[in-house]
Amino acid sequence: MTEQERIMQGYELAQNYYSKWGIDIEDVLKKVDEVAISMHCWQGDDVSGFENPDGQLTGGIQATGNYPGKARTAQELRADIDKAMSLIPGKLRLNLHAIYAETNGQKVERDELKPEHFTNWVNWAKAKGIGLDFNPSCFSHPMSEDGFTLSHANDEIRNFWIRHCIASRKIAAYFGKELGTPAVTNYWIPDGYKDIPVDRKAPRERLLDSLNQIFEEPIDEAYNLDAVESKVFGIGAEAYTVGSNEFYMGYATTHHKLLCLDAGHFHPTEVISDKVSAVMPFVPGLLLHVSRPVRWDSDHVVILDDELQAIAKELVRGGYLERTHIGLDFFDASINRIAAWIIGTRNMRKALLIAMLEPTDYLKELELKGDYTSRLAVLEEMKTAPFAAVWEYYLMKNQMPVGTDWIDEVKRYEKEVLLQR
Ligand SMILES: C[C@H](O)[C@H](O)[C@@H](O)C(=O)CO
Ligand SMILES: [Mn+2]
Repeated sequence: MTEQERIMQGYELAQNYYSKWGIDIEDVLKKVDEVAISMHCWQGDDVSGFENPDGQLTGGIQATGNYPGKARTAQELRADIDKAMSLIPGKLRLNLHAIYAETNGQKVERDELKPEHFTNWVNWAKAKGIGLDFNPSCFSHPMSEDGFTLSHANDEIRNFWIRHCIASRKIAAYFGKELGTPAVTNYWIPDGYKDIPVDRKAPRERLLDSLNQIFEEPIDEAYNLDAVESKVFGIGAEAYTVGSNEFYMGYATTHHKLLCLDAGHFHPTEVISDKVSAVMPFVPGLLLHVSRPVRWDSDHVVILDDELQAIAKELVRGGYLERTHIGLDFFDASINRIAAWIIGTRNMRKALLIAMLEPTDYLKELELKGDYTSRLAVLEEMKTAPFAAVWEYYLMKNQMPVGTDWIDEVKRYEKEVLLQR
């Protein structure tokens, strides 16, 4: 039996299995393929960027490991992203940070960044037919050295970061206009105190004022959508984070912004899957930073764990996909970076597929009837349903390597390209 015949046989058995639960797999495959996943550029170079690639990564985040071959230039990074994307099925976008500007060797301050510094990225995205998302970079810079940016007490420093965010928003609008799909611009700042502060109020008031200044100019939502990202703590800011969950939830609900939920930005027993339906009635939509915290916001590569599946199920069960922008946020420097993208991004889509292969209406009926016994039995049954056969068929249909067949191609690229750097 050929590999193709084996996959087809598995798929036919799976079709038979799922049809008994009233699920039309072909319909599911169309839907899952259309969900855009925004792949983050910063997995490719450990969040170094091109402004000061040898400088220290600050802002209380860390990419640990020294696997060889990281991208050092925009050309290398785009080539690596091309390689990763060629091995990942479904609709993709790319999420850029401001530190990935191309300035032709000229020093351009972050508050002076312009669309022209991103034309290569836009041309590249156009050629690929994908959208771009964006982030001001409020870290790894002398002006963020003491851990404060948009909430800084010194107006000169705070205004610098406000100008940087305004410049970033304009760059994002340019992406949206050029590419015909709105860019999601996400605002995350590291601001906080290592030790217990006396004044928790003033930095938050300053952050509120900064955000209001940044968003003062209306931008067509066809070009740009703003999102705000909270965090519980960062390294060196363990006691107090200015942009906490309550702060940004309040801001997003009252100022009509997307709320960004990063899976690693809450207390270890809190999960963002439970937050989706809690915040959706109050915000225009969500940006997700799908990540994997291991004891802290470690940004490990996303695996197909319970929480990833729970996130996907919440989006599908609640009908929230249209109002949710799925972004990834992990950076592991201890393994092949292209493999990290492939594993994490494939897992996100696989989790969406599993979620769509669930008899949700039937489960909801059981729940409403109070038949919790059957609800549990069906949920357990679904854990061993033949979704792997559907996934294999989906990959084959999209001319993608099935299973771990992509590893050979990544190893070849590592040998011929990454290890030559
Ligand atoms: C580099 C990212 O923007 C950053 O990881 C941010 O989104 C974050 O999650 C910080 O912990
Ligand atoms: Mn994040």
